[in-house]
Amino acid sequence: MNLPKDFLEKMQALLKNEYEAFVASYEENKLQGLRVNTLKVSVEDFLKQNMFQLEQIPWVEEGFYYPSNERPGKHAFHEAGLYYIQEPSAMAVGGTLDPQPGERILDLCGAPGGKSTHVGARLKHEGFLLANEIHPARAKILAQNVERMGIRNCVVTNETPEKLAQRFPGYFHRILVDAPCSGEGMFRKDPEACEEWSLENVALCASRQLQILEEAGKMLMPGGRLVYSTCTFAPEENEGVIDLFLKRHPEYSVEDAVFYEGFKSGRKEWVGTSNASIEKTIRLWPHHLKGEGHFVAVLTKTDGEDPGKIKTLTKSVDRKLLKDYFDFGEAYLNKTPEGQYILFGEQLYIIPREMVPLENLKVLRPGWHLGAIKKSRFEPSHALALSLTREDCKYNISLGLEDDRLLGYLKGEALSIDGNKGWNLVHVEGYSLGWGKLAEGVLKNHYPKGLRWTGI
Ligand SMILES: C[S@@+](CC[C@H](N)C(=O)[O-])C[C@H]1O[C@@H](n2cnc3c(N)ncnc32)[C@H](O)[C@@H]1O
Repeated sequence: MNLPKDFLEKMQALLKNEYEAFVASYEENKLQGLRVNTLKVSVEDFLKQNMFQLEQIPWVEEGFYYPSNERPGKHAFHEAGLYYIQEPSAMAVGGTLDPQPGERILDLCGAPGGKSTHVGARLKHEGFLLANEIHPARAKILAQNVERMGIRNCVVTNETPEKLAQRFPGYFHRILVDAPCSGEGMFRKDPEACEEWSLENVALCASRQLQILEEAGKMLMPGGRLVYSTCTFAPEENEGVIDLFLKRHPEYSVEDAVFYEGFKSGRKEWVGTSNASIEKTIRLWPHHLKGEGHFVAVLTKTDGEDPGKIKTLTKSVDRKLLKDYFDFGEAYLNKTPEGQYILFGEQLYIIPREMVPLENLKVLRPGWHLGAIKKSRFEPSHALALSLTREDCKYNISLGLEDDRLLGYLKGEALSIDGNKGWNLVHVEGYSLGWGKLAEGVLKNHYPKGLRWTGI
């Protein structure tokens, strides 16, 4: 690899006798990982499928390495949201945040959604996840991944940290700041990050990270946990940001984190601080473990004002307006999803409990998307299909992995199938993939156009 000269000189000065091993790691192949989505399948049942040649990632029970000749991204199980393809070191972050079902969690820099979907799975549909992304196009991808993984209690926004901090003071139990960074830890995986790298950009990233962390800090409740992570080695963006933040905020301290084999301590001497707690932060190095470069700091807010009761959304849509939805539920579902309903235009959602009013925020998804109330009919959404199981639906069409009709379904073709007239949930090996509407032996395909497999 053609690594920037300034970068190499800097790493040599920092790493000293470790430098040779560090540089040699760039000659090795990047490592590929997938994380099983435990909202849909247990790790045990997933492994029974014997799909890929998998090897356990030591620091995350749902995480596995797969060999570079496998293509899990182009597989029906991927479309069914059974797993998320995620870089192995990045999986350490969700585990360190350790979200508990029922809590309110913010993922401030969320796209494309590796960590948000990890958090969503750990929440088991209980509590509230706010997944945010500042860039509009990336926020759309985040929303798609949240839906593919079948997460029900997630709101996706496209906001600045400042705007969210005004709306959610002291609101969250846990916050993740997976900050935009200079990406030094991803050079092996993403050569573009290598081309864009410069010392000036490292400095720019560090000042932006501190600003983002400032805003995040305002949204944590006293006693809460904030995890800050990057995928860079630069001390200015890692220990440096944490040290400056702690100096400004005595109400925060660094918490002890679990150090798995190969995890190394943050280096206080690299940023010239005497704060020994910096050594409780974690560095993941490609020459010490099987993964790319990452930094993780776990902070806790030991003090601070209790913001008191925050005004939450209480009103729900008049049920009379939802007649077509309830009729759909009666006809096709064994149990109609109930909750606090809201309508965004014709789109119907169930919002997570304890959600605050979202007026004047850019919201892509205010909760669990159920479908659209059209003129005298209800059309179920793809998100609903992916969050239901065959036990939830009256009419199901099960396709095996070897069934030719599976590819046809993913390509968006109509299928010849005998069965019950009306909305059918289509599955692969029992895992929901999408909707189809059956009439006279022909299944009209409702797999979303933008997701259809083309060119195969
Ligand atoms: C490292 S990526 C997040 C990866 C994501 N957490 C995941 O696991 O898939 C950082 C994100 O921060 C976003 N970002 C860039 N500038 C930002 C800012 N000023 N405030 C908040 N987020 C920003 C980027 O668009 C990017 O999507």
